[in-house]
Amino acid sequence: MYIIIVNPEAGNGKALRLMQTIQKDPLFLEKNCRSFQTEYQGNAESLVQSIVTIHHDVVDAVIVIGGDGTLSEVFNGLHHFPTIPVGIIPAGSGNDFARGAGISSGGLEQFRKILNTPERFTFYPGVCYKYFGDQRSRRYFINSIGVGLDGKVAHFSNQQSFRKRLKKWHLHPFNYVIALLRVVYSFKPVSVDISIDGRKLKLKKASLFTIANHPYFGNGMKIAPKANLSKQTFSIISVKPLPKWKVIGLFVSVFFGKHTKLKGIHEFQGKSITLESSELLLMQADGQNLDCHKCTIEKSAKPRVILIG
Ligand SMILES: Nc1ncnc2c1ncn2[C@@H]1O[C@H](COP(=O)(O)OP(=O)(O)OP(=O)(O)O)[C@@H](O)[C@H]1O
Repeated sequence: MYIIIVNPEAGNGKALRLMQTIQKDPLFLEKNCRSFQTEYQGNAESLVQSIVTIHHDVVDAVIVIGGDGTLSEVFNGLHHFPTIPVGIIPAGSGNDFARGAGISSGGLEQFRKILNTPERFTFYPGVCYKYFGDQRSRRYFINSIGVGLDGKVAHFSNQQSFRKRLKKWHLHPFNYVIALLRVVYSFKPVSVDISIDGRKLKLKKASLFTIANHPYFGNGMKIAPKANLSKQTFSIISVKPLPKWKVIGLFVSVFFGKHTKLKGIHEFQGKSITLESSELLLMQADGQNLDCHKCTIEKSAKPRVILIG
């Protein structure tokens, strides 16, 4: 049985339209596909978790039609069943994970290939442990985690009113860039102690600190050029405090992949990163809001399998 999770809002309705096409395909019935639409933010995670808890013995794969947010929720929902493969049919507005995995959007054709002749690809997602006293919570991420300006941009761009306005003007693919221009002038670098694989970083304040599974974020910006999904390490980008105009220059240079040559910007490789701060760190994990005073970010010990059509 194939479980198909669709976010009807993804890509401004593109995912829903694709689902309707797929449901009419003979393979849908032949291969025993069941489709489910998400109803609210976070629903993909709970939906997948409850379906596979009951049906894991007969589930061949979970197929996601949507964007990075939905995909990230599905990987979190499969925490107890990491061996169930995930088929990806990108239909969001950004699709950075698909880009990082080398998946080009193919719609119905891709659905058919995922069912008939899929290519299997193994990767290790990131996992962020957030500490509260003696307790800790866990969140998997497939794209990146960002602190500093990246976190502030995400917290701004995730506001319902902002998202609605962009959708109305068909500007949602530029969500990240527009939010960046909106928040950059009021942004102040964050104070944070960072260690990578047990070694303390000299940097005490950062404009941006991003931990990436693959190169892309914000709809195709190549923030971490050396990141590679098949590696068991992250690429880590640190940006020291810079004047505002240089920060904007940095994002322009990201489009040309030249930013890591600029002064004050470094790219490291690492497996385990700890962030600690007396101030509440505003962060993003796969574009979703996160905040903490202390967290550890590691590569998951459990590999996940994706099916590429
Ligand atoms: N029915 C729904 N109504 C509103 N939001 C939803 C619904 N279902 C899911 N969501 C939320 O919509 C958000 C965006 O979804 P998703 O990432 O799939 O699409 P996207 O934003 O178009 O694509 P991308 O993230 O690749 O740019 C996610 O946080 C998800 O939880």
